[in-house]
Amino acid sequence: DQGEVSATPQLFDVEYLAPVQIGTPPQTLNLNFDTGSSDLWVFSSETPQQSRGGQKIFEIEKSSSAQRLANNTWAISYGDGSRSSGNVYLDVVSVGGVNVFNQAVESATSVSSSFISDAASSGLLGLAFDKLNTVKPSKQKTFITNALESLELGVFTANLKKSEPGNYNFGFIDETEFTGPLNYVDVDSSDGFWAFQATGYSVEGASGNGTGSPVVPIAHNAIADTGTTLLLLPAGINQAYYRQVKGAKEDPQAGGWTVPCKADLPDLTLHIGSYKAVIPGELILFAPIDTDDIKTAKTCFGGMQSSAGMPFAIYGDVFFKAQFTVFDVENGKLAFAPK
Ligand SMILES: O=C(CN1CCCCC1)Nc1ccc2c(c1)OCO2
Repeated sequence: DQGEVSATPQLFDVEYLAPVQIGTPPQTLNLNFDTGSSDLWVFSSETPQQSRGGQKIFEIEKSSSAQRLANNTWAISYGDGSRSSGNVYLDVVSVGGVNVFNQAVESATSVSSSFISDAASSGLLGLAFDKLNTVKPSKQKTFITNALESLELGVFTANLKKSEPGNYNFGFIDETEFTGPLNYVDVDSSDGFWAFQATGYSVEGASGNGTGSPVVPIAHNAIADTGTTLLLLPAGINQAYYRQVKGAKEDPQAGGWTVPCKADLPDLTLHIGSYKAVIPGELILFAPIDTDDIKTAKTCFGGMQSSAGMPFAIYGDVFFKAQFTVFDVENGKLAFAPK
């Protein structure tokens, strides 16, 4: 079995949503596929009206195959402080035609403000390791764990794009989505994340004139997290990079590094083992912060920010816009390639 779903960016690429069919007859909800967590949760008929902000909900009572997982609840909190919680059902879930029966579908009875105000997202589909699932007393499996035995290849891939739909594939690797060989790296899933070791970075001159800085070996532990918008890296990498951008500054008022919106940003090369992952400078130009009109905005938020204070660096959507990524569940590996 194999499947493909579109991954549609929301405003300023803050998140990517993909369609998921739940229940009988199928109800399609757009969910945030998150390789940084392991709960599949949805806004539902159990979500209080006051906690809804226009999201499409999963109408449990309209699914003839929904079964309550009695005496089980869930509660999750994310790195940005957002959180949700509720009850648990088992139902059929399909992604791009890949069907899982008896998938734990976690129904939200409580959601925090950032979820309420995100009208487009009906919830999350977690793609990290089962160890992170929050259902108690019986921890549940993720969609990918449950789908694994039916997949042609025990993998899923991420191919996100700047300001246009990309896709997630399940069960196959589409060679047309990347160039050159795949570069496999070891994964340490002991904490439940897609964690790997990055060995350093270098900053190419904006004009790509090969005046790249020597590789600076700031090795760091990192996770591959499609649920996080930006690239969160050690402070030293941020300083070395933004120091090359005229007008860049670390502005606590703005919440981090900002750059002039018309800056010509240098490429950032992240060294992962012997692999050089190039992040084009234009992907490090993120949302305008002084107006909503990027054409007139003067100051933009940087697409790379500091991971200071966090247990690891976070390779978020900015990274996946530059690099085709294979999440090899079968072998517990990641693979990267330019596209
Ligand atoms: O919280 C997330 C991602 N999260 C995914 C589910 C929806 C809400 C956002 N990322 C994140 C991870 C670490 C952080 C952070 C944010 O802010 C500070 O540290």
